[in-house]
Amino acid sequence: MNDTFLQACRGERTAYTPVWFMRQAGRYLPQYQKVRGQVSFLELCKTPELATEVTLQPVDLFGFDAAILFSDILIPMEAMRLSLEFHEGRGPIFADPVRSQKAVDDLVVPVPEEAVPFVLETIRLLRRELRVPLIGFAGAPFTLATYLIEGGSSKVFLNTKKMMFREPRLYHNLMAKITACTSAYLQAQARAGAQALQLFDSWVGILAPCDYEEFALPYVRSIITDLRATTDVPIIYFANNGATLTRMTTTVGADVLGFDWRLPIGEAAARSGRHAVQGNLDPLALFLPKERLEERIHAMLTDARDARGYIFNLGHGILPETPPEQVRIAVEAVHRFSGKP
Ligand SMILES: Cc1c2[nH]c(c1CCC(=O)O)Cc1[nH]c(c(CCC(=O)O)c1C)Cc1[nH]c(c(CCC(=O)O)c1C)Cc1[nH]c(c(C)c1CCC(=O)O)C2
Repeated sequence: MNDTFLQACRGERTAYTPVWFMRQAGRYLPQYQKVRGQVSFLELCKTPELATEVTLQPVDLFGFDAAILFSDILIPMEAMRLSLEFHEGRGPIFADPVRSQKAVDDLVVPVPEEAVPFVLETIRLLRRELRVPLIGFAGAPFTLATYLIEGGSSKVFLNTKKMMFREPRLYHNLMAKITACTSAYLQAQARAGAQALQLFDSWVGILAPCDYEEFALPYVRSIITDLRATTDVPIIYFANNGATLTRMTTTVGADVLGFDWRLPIGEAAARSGRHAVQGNLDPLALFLPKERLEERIHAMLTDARDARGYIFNLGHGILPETPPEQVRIAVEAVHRFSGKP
């Protein structure tokens, strides 16, 4: 068992720098496309044998130091009795956006073992196969709320901010329900065998710091507090585009803070104090010529040398257009430059 990744999460010294990539399983891999050609994305998420297969693909191909469960942050939202569809090229769609108290009242806080048994079964199958740690995950409440309120992806988040500012009680009622669901969901993943848990807060970067503090942060903290009472697996909090929020993200109670590429990793580490840090290569930097990509990775490893613990990652999910060969070059460079035997 290679647990370098878990050591880094805990801020322990590691023999070399562990690396995994957000969205490491996915469309940039022909092997994924082949499986995905047979089933829809949601069917793939709900079939443990297939979800296991695509989770393992990037680990086997590139030697990543951690695996991340193949699923989606919106799976537990569908389990709250919302209709969810994924449309080619348009991403996720909730046909009935949640914008009224009636709609919030209709949301069910599911029991994970009953509502999403396939996720827990995938975790159990993966633990039998893997020689590196398995990361479970969930969306953080604000990010999930944007999908429910907007009915899908968004650019300006008009409906979300309108609800926050004009109907704060409705907004907070919705957030409380999403938080209860997410808390139970992550605890169930840990019970099933997930060895670390990442909260993806993909859209908090659109919030003013004062609004983050009032409308997002308390719910993240509450989930982490619940987790601390029931499990000791390391917790990673990724606040995408969150450089302006670090004064607050350092208080949510996570072990590891994930960073996008807008802040140099050394500065991120300095701001993160006792936390380990994870990140933060621009996913598009994977398009650099080999030599320049290697230089960039070398510079990041040097910049992060004073971090309490460092996990190399991208600053956001890998793009479907990425050549797999470039991923191989990057992982190999992280390992070689950081002294993997
Ligand atoms: C916001 C968000 C979502 N999903 C997720 C986030 C948070 C991280 C982030 O900010 O990127 C998280 C996620 N989604 C997926 C994973 C799997 C694990 C991994 O390899 O990282 C994880 C951790 C698979 C996926 N989730 C999705 C795919 C593509 C589905 C396909 O095969 O067509 C995959 C592999 C679909 C998805 N899911 C979501 C969107 C907006 C889309 C469509 C956009 C797109 O098509 O790339 C919501």
